[in-house]
Amino acid sequence: MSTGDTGGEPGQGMLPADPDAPGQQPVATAGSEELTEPVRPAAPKRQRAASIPDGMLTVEDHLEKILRGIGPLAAYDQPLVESLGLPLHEDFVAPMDLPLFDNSAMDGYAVRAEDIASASRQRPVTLPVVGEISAGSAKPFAISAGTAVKIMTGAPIPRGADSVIPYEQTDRGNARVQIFAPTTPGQCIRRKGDDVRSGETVLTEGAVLGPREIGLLAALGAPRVKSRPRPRVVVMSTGSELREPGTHLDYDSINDGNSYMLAAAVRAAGAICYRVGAVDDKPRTFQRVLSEQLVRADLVVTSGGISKGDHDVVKQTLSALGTVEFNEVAMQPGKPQGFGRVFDEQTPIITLPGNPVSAYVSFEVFVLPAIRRMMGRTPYRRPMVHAVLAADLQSRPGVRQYVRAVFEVTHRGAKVTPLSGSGSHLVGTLAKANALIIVGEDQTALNLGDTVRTLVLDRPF
Ligand SMILES: Nc1nc2c(c(=O)[nH]1)N[C@H]1C(S)=C(S)[C@@H](COP(=O)(O)OP(=O)(O)OC[C@H]3O[C@@H](n4cnc5c(N)ncnc54)[C@H](O)[C@@H]3O)O[C@H]1N2
Ligand code: MOO
Repeated sequence: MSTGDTGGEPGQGMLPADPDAPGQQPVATAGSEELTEPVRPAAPKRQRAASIPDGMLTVEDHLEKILRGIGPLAAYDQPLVESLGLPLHEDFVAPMDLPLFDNSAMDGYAVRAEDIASASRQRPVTLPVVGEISAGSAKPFAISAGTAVKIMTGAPIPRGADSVIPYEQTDRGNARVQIFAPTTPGQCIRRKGDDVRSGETVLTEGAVLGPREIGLLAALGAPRVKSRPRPRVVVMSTGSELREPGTHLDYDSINDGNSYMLAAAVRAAGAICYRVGAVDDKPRTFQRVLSEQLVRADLVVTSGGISKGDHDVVKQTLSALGTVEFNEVAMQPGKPQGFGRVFDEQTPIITLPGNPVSAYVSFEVFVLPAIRRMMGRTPYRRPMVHAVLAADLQSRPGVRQYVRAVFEVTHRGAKVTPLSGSGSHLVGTLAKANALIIVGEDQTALNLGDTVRTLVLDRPF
């Protein structure tokens, strides 16, 4: 069984998230430069799976709305280490050779190979040592025929020398050195430009900067590099029942797990998170806290308060603005969703359901792609992996199920085992899962042994 990535979730071919899609159009973020990211023009209305309940959006509909509404952030020069995990915004052309100059690969003596051609243990060649060159304290140096210069690893090769003989093949003499072996021109010399040539494109636009790339950029003298910044994501949870973990709980209150879970998920996605403690269900409080947070937000993510309850503060408050739309999405968990822009800043906001598993799955499906798009990272969506199902599964028709599961690779290939319990409150089960099995809208059962589509969580992509 293959563990091969098979692209994003079902229907991805129709999504704007496809970076290779033809006909891509610029997308602008409010207040930022015009951006030329790979988003398709509005796709012609596609056929809905027959089973999607009327009035509901498909997962693709909602994701597309979000991705069209949130553009990439403007790129600017970032300090090198800050750019870890960010994609390079433009090709990087080496401004210098690496190595920058011919230098020694060993501690030893720079010599002319022809002067020691006859050297052996029995009949060493003795040369006068006319100086010493160490890395970082070398003066321009030249040697004449029949002489040697002490040289340390990394130090520039003196003019006239064509090879380095390591200490181990000498008596390590100071004024004079006995050399026990011959060498050939070029031995133990690291040549200028034999690693990187000045003018060479060493990293191309879109390359994600990891430790090795950052090391190379520093070696090439770049203290900063142009990339899109990490999005600043404000995470707010709402609910008068919520308490800060570690504080007193009344008989009807619970710990605010979601803001921590979402904050961690934001960070794991490579963004900066500002976690706001839980806000109660009063519209005025919610509106005030939200507006105070916008100064540091490229994106706001809320949890809770968007369903049909009497105190669904997020929905009540933001519906009134008219710029945030609330919908039901044909998925489980994660049915209630909202997206739009808020206040004068027109800051994008994604409102997630409060049930913890629903909030988590919704983050995976909608917020993670949005964050990646803001950072300029592709693909936006987590690639799926095929795995063999280890137990039967039932599912409701008309909704896409995301089933918590354990994914493992055994000697027989990739296997995924669904965890029991589908309640959206089951955080214990959620923490046991490392994968989500996707059961399509038209599927009502999957059987043991079937090959199923799986999102393997936490894997870098
Ligand atoms: N009459 C209906 N009721 C509900 C429907 C529906 O269609 N009709 N949908 C259900 C579904 S599905 C979901 S999901 C939830 C979503 O509700 P909200 O987004 O309004 O979330 P809340 O009501 O605020 O909270 C739901 C649940 O989650 C707990 N919660 C909320 N925030 C946190 C947090 N930060 N940390 C931990 N737990 C949290 C909260 O206490 C509730 O138990 O609505 C269903 N209802
Ligand atoms: O659809 Mo809700 O998101 O199950 O719990």
